[in-house]
Amino acid sequence: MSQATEARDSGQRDERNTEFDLIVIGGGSGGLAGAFRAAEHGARVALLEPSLLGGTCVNVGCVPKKAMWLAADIAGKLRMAQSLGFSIDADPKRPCALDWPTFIVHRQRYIANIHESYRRRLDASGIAVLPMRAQLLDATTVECENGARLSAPRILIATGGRVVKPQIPGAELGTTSDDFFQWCAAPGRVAIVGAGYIAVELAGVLQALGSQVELFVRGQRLLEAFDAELTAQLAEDYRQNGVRLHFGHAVAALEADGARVRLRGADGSLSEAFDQVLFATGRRPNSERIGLDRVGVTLDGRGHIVVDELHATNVANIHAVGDVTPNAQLTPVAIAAARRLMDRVYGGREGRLDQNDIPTVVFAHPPIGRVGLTEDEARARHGDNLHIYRAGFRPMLYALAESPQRSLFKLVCVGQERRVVGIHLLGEAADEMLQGFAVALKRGITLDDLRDTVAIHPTSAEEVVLMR
Ligand SMILES: Cc1cc2nc3c(=O)[nH]c(=O)nc-3n(C[C@H](O)[C@H](O)[C@H](O)COP(=O)(O)OP(=O)(O)OC[C@H]3O[C@@H](n4cnc5c(N)ncnc54)[C@H](O)[C@@H]3O)c2cc1C
Ligand SMILES: NC(=O)c1ccc[n+]([C@@H]2O[C@H](COP(=O)([O-])OP(=O)(O)OC[C@H]3O[C@@H](n4cnc5c(N)ncnc54)[C@H](O)[C@@H]3O)[C@@H](O)[C@H]2O)c1
Repeated sequence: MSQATEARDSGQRDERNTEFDLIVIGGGSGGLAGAFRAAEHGARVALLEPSLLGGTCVNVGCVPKKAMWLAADIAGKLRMAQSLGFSIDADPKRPCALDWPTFIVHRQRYIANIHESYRRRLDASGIAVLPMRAQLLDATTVECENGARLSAPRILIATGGRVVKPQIPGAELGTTSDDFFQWCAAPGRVAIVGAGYIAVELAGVLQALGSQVELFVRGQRLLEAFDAELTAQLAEDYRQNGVRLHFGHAVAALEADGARVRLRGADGSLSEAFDQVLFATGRRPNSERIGLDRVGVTLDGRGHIVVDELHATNVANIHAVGDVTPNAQLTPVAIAAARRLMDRVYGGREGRLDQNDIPTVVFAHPPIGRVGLTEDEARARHGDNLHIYRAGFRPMLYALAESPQRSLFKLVCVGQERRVVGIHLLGEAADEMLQGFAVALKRGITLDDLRDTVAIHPTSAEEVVLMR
């Protein structure tokens, strides 16, 4: 019986041992997934995490964000319910207002349960958890913050990334998504800088929960990585929901105005005053101060650890997964990469993560999702040999409530056989719909396969199989 099996069977963590089969640096989505999978295969694992288990996703990312999105969704549905004749007991001056502190207690209790469940699983797996930062001394030795040294023939780096503010004068007056998760009330007026996932998600949430939101976008559109037709419709939805959009607006500085903040544009313009300015301008990999230079691990120009398709770095037996690499910054990508890596290394299984056709959803209001190629990407790859199908419609609940919000679905098909190479969904329930269609796209379906599938009526999803 291996020591890992013994430790696992006795249900004890084995922190006194300093020799392991695998050292995992970082206890977020990728690190935890890698540690658990390696332990399942019988490896002796040490995991170093100086902060909260679960990393970005659980603590300042997907999970608290989705909780806030659900709150915003409920607020929107309550408003619709009122317009449909439901009477809702609420302060008539602030109908459907959310008491944030109450909601946050629920949100944080949910997160505490996740921590607890990780803790139990780590104990049961016999994984040694060290609550501290680590850095590499050489390719097989890690030094912990307290000076202790651990060694293992294999190391997984999963240190993720962190939010950064633009380097402009007054940037310290602005906040980030990390700060957003500390807020206990919706600010009156909020300016959000950026047009990516976080900007669009938090703009939708805050507007629905009572803030007046203005989005300052450097370029000319939202969500550059998503289909342009759908993002134009999403911009229209945001305008209808009351969000003010400023395209082509580069922010050059922030300036204090009493307790409020104004944005100075690159063209010299000065905005109105906001209670909060939130930067959602991207994240940077945590690749500094972990000894990578000492060991000779190669980084790319943006500081990401360069890995091959098997998640190996240029240094033998040092691997990296998740946001610290240049791969898509998504939790399921970090998890899938870590699991496949450990299955290969300790389970003797072949397999690598296919980075193509990764489905992704932005939890906007309404949500928008993509899998496969956008129309522009497909045109660049396949020329004019494309067939585009669209369905624009008002979902039943919105039509009943006479809400203007519409859905727009789009299929991108290639060649005579009309192979489906892109599925793009914007609208109510798009987030829950996309996963199943992503399986179909990955299996190489054609338009006829969709049309041969009997619809489920009345749903929004049926529009995907009824497209003409
Ligand atoms: C606001 C927001 C919303 C998001 N929403 C979604 C979503 O809805 N869906 C989705 O798929 N993705 C979402 N993401 C992205 C997702 O959170 C990340 O892709 C994912 O968390 C990456 O996992 P990771 O393991 O690479 O890094 P992380 O989860 O960031 O974990 C890295 C861990 O390493 C630790 N660490 C750093 N340095 C050291 C060191 N020297 N020693 C030891 N430990 C160290 C950190 O403390 C951290 O816990 C969101 C991100 C943000 C910011
Ligand atoms: N639903 C999800 O799956 C989800 C949600 C949130 C975040 N994430 C992940 O986290 C990553 C980080 O999210 P993000 O929104 O911070 O990054 P992002 O890369 O999606 O968007 C960054 C935005 O900031 C803009 N920008 C950059 N520098 C700027 C500047 N100086 N001034 C003005 N605008 C500037 C960019 O043009 C872009 O619109 C995402 O790429 C995504 O992979 C995923």
